[in-house]
Amino acid sequence: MILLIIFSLLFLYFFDLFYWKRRNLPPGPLPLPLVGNLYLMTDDVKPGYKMYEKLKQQYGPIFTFWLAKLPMVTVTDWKLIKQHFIKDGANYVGRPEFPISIEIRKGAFGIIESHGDRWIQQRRFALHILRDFGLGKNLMEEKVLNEVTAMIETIKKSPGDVDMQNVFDASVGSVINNLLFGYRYDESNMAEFLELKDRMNKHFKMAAEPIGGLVGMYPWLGYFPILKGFKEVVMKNWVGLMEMFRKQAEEKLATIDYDSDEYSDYVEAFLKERKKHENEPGYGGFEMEQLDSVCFDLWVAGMETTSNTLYWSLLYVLLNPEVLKKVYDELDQKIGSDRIITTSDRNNLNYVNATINESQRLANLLPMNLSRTTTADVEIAGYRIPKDTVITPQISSVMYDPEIFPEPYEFRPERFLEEGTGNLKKVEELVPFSIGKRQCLGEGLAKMELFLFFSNLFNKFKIELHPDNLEPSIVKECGVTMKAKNYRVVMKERY
Ligand code: HEM
Repeated sequence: MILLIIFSLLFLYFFDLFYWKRRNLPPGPLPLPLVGNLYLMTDDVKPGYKMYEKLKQQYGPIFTFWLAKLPMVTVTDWKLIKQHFIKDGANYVGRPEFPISIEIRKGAFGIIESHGDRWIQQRRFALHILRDFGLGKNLMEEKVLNEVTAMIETIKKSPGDVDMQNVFDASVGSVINNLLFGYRYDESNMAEFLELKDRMNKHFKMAAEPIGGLVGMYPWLGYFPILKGFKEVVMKNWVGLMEMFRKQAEEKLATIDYDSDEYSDYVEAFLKERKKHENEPGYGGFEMEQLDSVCFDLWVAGMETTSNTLYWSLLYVLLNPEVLKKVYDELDQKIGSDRIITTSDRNNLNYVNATINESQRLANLLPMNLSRTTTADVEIAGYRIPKDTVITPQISSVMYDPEIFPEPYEFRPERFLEEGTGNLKKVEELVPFSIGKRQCLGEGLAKMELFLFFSNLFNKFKIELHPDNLEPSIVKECGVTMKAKNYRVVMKERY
């Protein structure tokens, strides 16, 4: 009798594992109990591009990857992504809730991980504020150019041996901090910046590990001895970041002038909006918890992504002397002096723009894009996918697709130039900011920063690799976004 019960239970267990829970999903590798497909993320396929390439070859352009107990439908083919996530975008705007995020954020707060009405309200508000900074007052460009000038001065102090990762980090960090809290980083508060950066780096590194995925899905694993330490580090860094942001917001709250509608930074704008909703339940969506999470989202998403892209772009150009020469030739012809380059020069510098585009493509910063959930029943490539299924448009597979970008691992800015005219070509498959309604909210700011930092850096300085590292590595260091390994450069003023 006991044997019969055991066999029946085993039968039911394997029936569920092999068939029942996968029956309506696109095919994919066998999910193991507890870990799902995380066992596939071995060192040889990290940071993830190769794993998706293998799975695409094995199962086709749409397959299911199990993040622990969570099935994630993964779409790797550009035509499918365009047809569904862009043309039918309203059905792909949800986000999955990860238990650890909910625990730390105290709910589905913020923008990156919020969904439904909160996401609509908060994304709209953020875009409105960022647009206001960018358009009316042109505050955005002014703030970025201040940092460009500061970057140039920093380099001039010790041009013989520069680690540009640190310089870019502090510059880009200052831009986002200034937009959020109204102040930049200099010698007087560099310790604060370094603490934020250190917490963010540790957080990103751990979040990208398979074990991070596991603890993210099952926070209770943190009660077990080995994983306890891991969860504590994740909590310490993430919560620590949010606490630092809350402190800033509370300082602002103490001095805010509600009599004026003017605001000069994001937090001030948020707090003034909060005041307008003070008699509504939960401040009409403008709770302090929401502010903590938005600060976290904008600071973290706005900092590392842009800074790492700049560091990659410098590396790729230095490793390709013919590109370096063309960048300098264009700057000499079109600018021809050491004046500061502004966004009004953008349409004149086709080669520079093409080089930035190619850097974004090759850096391919997010091997695993953020996941969405379907907000209605949909059908993709013959698969009927129910509402609330987790689904990911895998942009990294598109940008390394050899059918679209032949020899995808080669650095060729010419891909983005029209033959003959040399004009900048619009290539719709260049999607580093993703696509559809949840496309990156900071795209405008990021593009402005990439252009202004890159063009002014090369215009001001003749840049070479430091003699101690003439062959720097292009191997990517894994995190949520890909980092280049450290290399140093030598700068000489060109004028
Ligand atoms: C080179 C720089 C950047 C890259 C490559 C990048 C890339 C991305 C990607 C791939 C997504 C995921 C979109 C999706 O769900 O499919 C995203 C989302 C997001 N990014 Fe960026 N990003 C960059 C800079 C920025 C900046 C500067 C900010 C802030 C000012 C920012 C804020 C956000 C936010 C808030 C989201 C979530 C949007 C939503 O869920 O509605 N990003 N970004």
